[in-house]
Amino acid sequence: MNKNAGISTLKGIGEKTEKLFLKLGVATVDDLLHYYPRTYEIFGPPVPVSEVQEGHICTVSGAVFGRIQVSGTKNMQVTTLYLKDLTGTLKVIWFRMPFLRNTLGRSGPVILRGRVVRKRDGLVMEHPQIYDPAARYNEKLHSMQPVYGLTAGLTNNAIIKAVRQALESNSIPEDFLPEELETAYNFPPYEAALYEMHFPHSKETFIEARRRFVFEEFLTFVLSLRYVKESGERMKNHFTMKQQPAIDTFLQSLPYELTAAQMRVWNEIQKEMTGDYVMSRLVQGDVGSGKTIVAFLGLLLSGLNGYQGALMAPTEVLARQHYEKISGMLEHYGLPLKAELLTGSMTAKQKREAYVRIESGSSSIIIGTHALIQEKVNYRNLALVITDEQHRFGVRQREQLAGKGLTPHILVMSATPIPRTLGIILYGDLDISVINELPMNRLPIKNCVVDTGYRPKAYAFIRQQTELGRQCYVICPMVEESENLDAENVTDYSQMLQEILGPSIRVGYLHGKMKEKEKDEIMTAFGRNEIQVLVSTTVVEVGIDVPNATVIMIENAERFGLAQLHQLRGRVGRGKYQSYCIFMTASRSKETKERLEILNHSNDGFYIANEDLRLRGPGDLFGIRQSGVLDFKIADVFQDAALLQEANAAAERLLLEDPDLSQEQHRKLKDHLQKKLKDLMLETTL
Ligand SMILES: Nc1ncnc2c1ncn2[C@@H]1O[C@H](COP(=O)(O)OP(=O)(O)OP(=O)(O)O)[C@@H](O)[C@H]1O
Repeated sequence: MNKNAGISTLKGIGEKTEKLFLKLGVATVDDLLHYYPRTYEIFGPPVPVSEVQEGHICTVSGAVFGRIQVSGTKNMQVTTLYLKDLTGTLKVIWFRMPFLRNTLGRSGPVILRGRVVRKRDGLVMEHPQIYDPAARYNEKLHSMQPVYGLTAGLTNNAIIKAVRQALESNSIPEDFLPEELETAYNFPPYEAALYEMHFPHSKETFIEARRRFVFEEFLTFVLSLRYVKESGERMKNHFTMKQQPAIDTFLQSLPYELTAAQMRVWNEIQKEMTGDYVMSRLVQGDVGSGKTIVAFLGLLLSGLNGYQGALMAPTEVLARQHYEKISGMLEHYGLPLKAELLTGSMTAKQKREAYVRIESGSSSIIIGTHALIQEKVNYRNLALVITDEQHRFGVRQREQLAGKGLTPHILVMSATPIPRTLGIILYGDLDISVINELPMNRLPIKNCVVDTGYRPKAYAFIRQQTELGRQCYVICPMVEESENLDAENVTDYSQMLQEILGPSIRVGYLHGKMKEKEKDEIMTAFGRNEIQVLVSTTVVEVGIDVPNATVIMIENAERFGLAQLHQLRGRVGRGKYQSYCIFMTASRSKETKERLEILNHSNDGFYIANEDLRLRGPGDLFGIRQSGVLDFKIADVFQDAALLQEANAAAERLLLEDPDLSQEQHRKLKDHLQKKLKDLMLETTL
């Protein structure tokens, strides 16, 4: 099979399904083979009926006891059976599946797998999957089943089928990893490793396979970085900029004083932008350390010198937030510059008008989402681009490949608390400035780790804070199965909370399935305190700044990575009020407690990231979501730190021996890298 064969070459994938796969970013068979599961459902062996636990998904095996009943209304028929094993009897129900009475009534022993809940009459297994114990190799009872990221209309089973077909085609495309590295690191062979990623035989074999692909991902990353760095050797600064007294006046009239760290970083930026070489700088600062004002000063400097500056935000909500703050400041302080907002939800006419103002140079600060800013805009004289760490490659591409204008200064903003040793590898192409201090007016956030029995108290506390005029966030966990369920979960939760808190407190909600415009409206209302309690999935994670919010309650805190929890917590404690973070967890495991205790005792992102690294063993391979730092597909810079260092060392050795990868044994690697670089640089995400 050709490496780049479209997935429609697989049996059973017609035009319609092909489009659905495209939505997931899967166009070719090779893409499909590397569309790794999001997680795995781990099937344990059947447990005795007497040992099933409330809230758990269990597998039980036994005989059908007595008659199978069908009751309920025509639209909601409930089928009930009792399953008996040597230890006891378990009630099992299915909804809207009356035909089971016939099929199961005739069968012998059955294996069922489903969630056990507590009902009035005791523990009940709800709507379980049914397995035939007679099947010799019961694939479904295989111990780790892949769970893929889905899109509406495409089921997990459909993806499993397609992947299986691709794997069994007997002509898997070749891999790019040089044999010398495969041997040196003792990685499993490519084809076997691919199989393990999708259908692991055991946790151990899976871990080995994953090691290979994490290494590959890091190796590609590190080598691309080298390339970018080399091709972007210190470029001359063609913009003539001077320091601007208006900026000093502005700083003096701000309601707060910049921290020493903000001042230091601003001076570094100012010096570089007015100096001899083009700036490529990363500003790293913990959540709430005040990066935005530093970015704004950069935009002021380019604007007041007669150039344009663009600020690219990862989401529309953030773009609008920045736009409103910046245009508010320009107006309030009488600064003679105009800001422009560019987002996908603007009408075609609004966008056209904005483009005209940008092209004519009448707007000098352009704020928007990445794709919009990158794709369609003709700048008059762009001198500064500010972006986030995920998109730092795309920026260079626009100016370099398209050859439009001169290479602008680049400022990359990051709140990821990467330990220094890793930072040097990951940001090798950038100079780093660190804002290592929080504004003076901050009181440390008070944390608590509690179990779900504490909920009523937490709600009472939320009520109390809103009565004091403050606002609160409640983070619902994501539902594993699909984004649709996430949405449902968030709306249900907010309804429930609205009922508990009563009509004097307005509860709003936010989730990934909402239209950008709706999200904007909710965030604007929350920003104005028209909504007091915001129930949300993790979409609030990056950059949202509502200093009046003082409580964040995180449900199922055990499901998140520490770095992500720290980001979430950073949504509060951004102003002068005492703030609180409530980590709610139903888990009683010792590891969970230990991990959450770290957050309980520290508000320092760098310390937390280091501890996260220390506590995560190689066994922690799934189940905890990291925040997708730097957008790796499966690698996790925290968890896989050791492999990142190894990949870095391997890259160094490789380049020493064969600097332009021209040797035959590196040909595939070079091809892969060239393709990857093109993707990285041409990438426009929205
Ligand atoms: N020196 C300062 N003194 C007091 N308040 C400040 C100072 N600098 C910034 N702030 C305020 O602190 C809040 C957080 O700042 P900002 O939004 O820039 O944080 P950030 O570093 O971007 O954090 P995150 O990574 O969470 O987005 C803002 O409301 C901002 O107005």
